[in-house]
Amino acid sequence: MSEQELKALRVRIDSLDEKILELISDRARCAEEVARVKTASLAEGEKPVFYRPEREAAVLKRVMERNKGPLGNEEMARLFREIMSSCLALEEPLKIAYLGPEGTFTQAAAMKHFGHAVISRPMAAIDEVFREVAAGAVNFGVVPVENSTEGAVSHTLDSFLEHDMVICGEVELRIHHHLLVGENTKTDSITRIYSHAQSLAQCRKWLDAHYPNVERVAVSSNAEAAKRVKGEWNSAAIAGDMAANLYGLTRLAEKIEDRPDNSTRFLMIGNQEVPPTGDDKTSIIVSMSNKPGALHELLVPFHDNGIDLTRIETRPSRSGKWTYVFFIDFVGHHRDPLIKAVLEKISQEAVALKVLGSYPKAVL
Ligand SMILES: C=C(O[C@@H]1C=C(C(=O)O)C=C[C@H]1O)C(=O)O
Repeated sequence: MSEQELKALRVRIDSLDEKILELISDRARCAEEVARVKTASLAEGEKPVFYRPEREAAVLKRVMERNKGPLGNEEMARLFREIMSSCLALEEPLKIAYLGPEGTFTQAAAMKHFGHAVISRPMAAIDEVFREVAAGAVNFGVVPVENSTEGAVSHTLDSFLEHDMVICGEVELRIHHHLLVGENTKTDSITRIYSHAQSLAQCRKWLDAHYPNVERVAVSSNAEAAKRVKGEWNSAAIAGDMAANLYGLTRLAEKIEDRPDNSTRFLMIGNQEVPPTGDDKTSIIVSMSNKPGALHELLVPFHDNGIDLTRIETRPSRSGKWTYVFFIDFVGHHRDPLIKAVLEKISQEAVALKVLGSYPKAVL
C-alpha cells in the first residue's frame, strides 16, 4: 500500500471519528433528557428509576440483529454496552457490590454486565454482597451462582434463603485459569498452590498430572491467592487474567482448567422488579412437604405446559433436619399468563414458594 493511500484512509478515519464523537454526544444528551423526563413525572416522595435492564437488553439485541460486520455481534454489543454504561452514568452512576477482592472473575462479570462507568465495591464474602444490597448501600450486587464444571455455588443459594432479594440479571463468563508465579518464585521448588476451592476443583486433573504432591491451599478468592504468591518464593496461584495483571504475576502454564468450555454464571441482585422482554428467565425457591412423589408433583406442571427448565438444585432447608428446598430456573417471565398459571398450581402443593425474580436472558 502506498503512503498516499494510507494518508487518505487516515483522513477518512479522522472524519468518521468526528461523526462518531458527535453522535455519541447526541446520544448522551438524549440520556440526560430521559433522566429529566423520568424525574419530572414522579409523584411526591417517589424515587426515579434510571437503570432499566429490560431496555438495555433490547438495545443490545437490536444492535446485534442490525450489525452487518465486519465486527462480530459480540464485539459490537460490547462497544454499545460501554456507551450505554457511560450514558446511564450521566443520569446516575450505578453503585455495584461484587465478590472481591479486586481482580476476581465476579468483578469481570460485573463489568461485562454493567460496563465500566459504575462505582464498584469489592466485598470479602458472598453474604456481604447480599447485606450491602439489602442495606441499600449499593444499587446492585454481583455473585457467582453456578459453574459448568463444578456445579452450584452453595453460599449464594443459601444467602437467598436468608435475604429478600430480586434477581434482575444474569451473565455468563468463560473461565480460563493459569498457574501464576511471582518474581521471586523458585519454579522448581513449588510446595504450595493457592486458589479458591472452586478453581482448585476446576483444575483437579491438571494438578494431579503436573503437581501431584504439592499442597493445595483453598483461600477466599483467586485474587487473594495471587496476592499471597507475590510475597512467597515457594508458592504458586491458580487465577485468571485480571488477577495476574493486577498483581504482576507470570503465567507458568496457561488455560489449565480441565474442561475447555469451563464457564461460570453470575447473578445480579437488587430490589427492582424487571418487566418482561419476551426472552426472559425466572428463578424460584420451592419447598415441598416430605412425602413420596413430592418432586414429581412439583415438576409435572412444568412438563404439562412445555416450560423449559434450565436448572434444578437441591439444598438443605436449614429449618429442619433432612428437609430440602429446590432452586429452579426456567424460561419465561412470572407475569406471562402461562407461567402465572403454573406457579399457582405449584403453590397449591408447595409448603412455600418464592419468586426470586424474572430477568432478561443474558445477551452478552
Ligand atoms: C436512557 C435510558 O436510561 C438508561 C440508559 C439507557 C441507554 O443509554 O440506552 C438504557 C436504559 C437505562 O438503563 C432509558 O431508560 O431509555
